[in-house]
Amino acid sequence: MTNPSSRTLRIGTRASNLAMSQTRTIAKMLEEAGQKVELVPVSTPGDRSSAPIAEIGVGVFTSALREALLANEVDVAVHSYKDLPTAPQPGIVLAAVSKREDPRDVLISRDGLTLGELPPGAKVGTGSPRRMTQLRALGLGLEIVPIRGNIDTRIAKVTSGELDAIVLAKAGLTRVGKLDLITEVIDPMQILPAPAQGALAVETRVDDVDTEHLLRSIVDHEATRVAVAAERAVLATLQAGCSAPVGALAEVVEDLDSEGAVVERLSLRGVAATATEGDSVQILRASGVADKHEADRLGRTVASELLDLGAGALSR
Ligand SMILES: NCc1[nH]cc(CCC(=O)O)c1CC(=O)O
Repeated sequence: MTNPSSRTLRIGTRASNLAMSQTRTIAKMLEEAGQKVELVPVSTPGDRSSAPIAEIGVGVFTSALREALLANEVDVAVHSYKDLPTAPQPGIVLAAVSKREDPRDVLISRDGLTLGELPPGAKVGTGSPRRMTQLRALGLGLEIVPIRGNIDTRIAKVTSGELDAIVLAKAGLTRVGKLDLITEVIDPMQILPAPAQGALAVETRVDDVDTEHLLRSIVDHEATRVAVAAERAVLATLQAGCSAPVGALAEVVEDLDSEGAVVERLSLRGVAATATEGDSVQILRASGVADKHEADRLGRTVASELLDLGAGALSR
């Protein structure tokens, strides 16, 4: 274990409930290991705009934190990993990936109904092309309503009766303490989560090797890092971003080797939609299993299969 440093680490954070909770999770891990930390608020264009993410572009929530890091205003940046663009950022290193929360999406609906119980025409809110396309492909006749805003804003649309239901990440609800509102945890067979959903990415400057080692030894969770690497390789190979209609979920599973001994392997499922508009949405699926050390290759293989099936030209 790397020794805590005598300097106080400055951790940049956005002000939303979700971001604060995520940052506090990491801050607490560091403090419990004897490291002094300080939270530094950073505001991002993503927080100030209510336009759809597809319009304001990927990286809206993460670029300001990265800029603060590069400007030496903070030493550590904590991001929802799924919001990070796949392209590496010069000058910045991914020091740690925290143990992921339950990666699945959930439904919050007005009368406690599950997806299958919602009547045709029920209004379901989500601004995510990944969720929109997979919901549409269930063929339930739901009316998908594009929405944005923080978790509380979205929940309010159900409580006010404006919408019948919304789909959110379970991890976000866990972090803001609202698990009791969930009416259904959605099976990944119906909606595959976003690559890296539920995991936090903790970044520092490339030249700050001490902080990098400290974060790796205190925060990093190997199994999550491996699973997320496979999922993110799908996204990177498809040249898609966090607002693309792409889902991926990797899990460590037990398998038997050629001698019949139990070995841990990585299983990966991927989904891509060919269109996000119009009535016909085509959903493409691929999956694979590989050695845990082959996470990146597994991701690329599953993505190639999706490309062979026709997943091209996805929005970035
Ligand atoms: N795109 C917004 C966002 N970024 C991270 C989370 C939740 C936490 C996570 O998935 O790690 C959410 C909210 C949601 O998708 O419901």
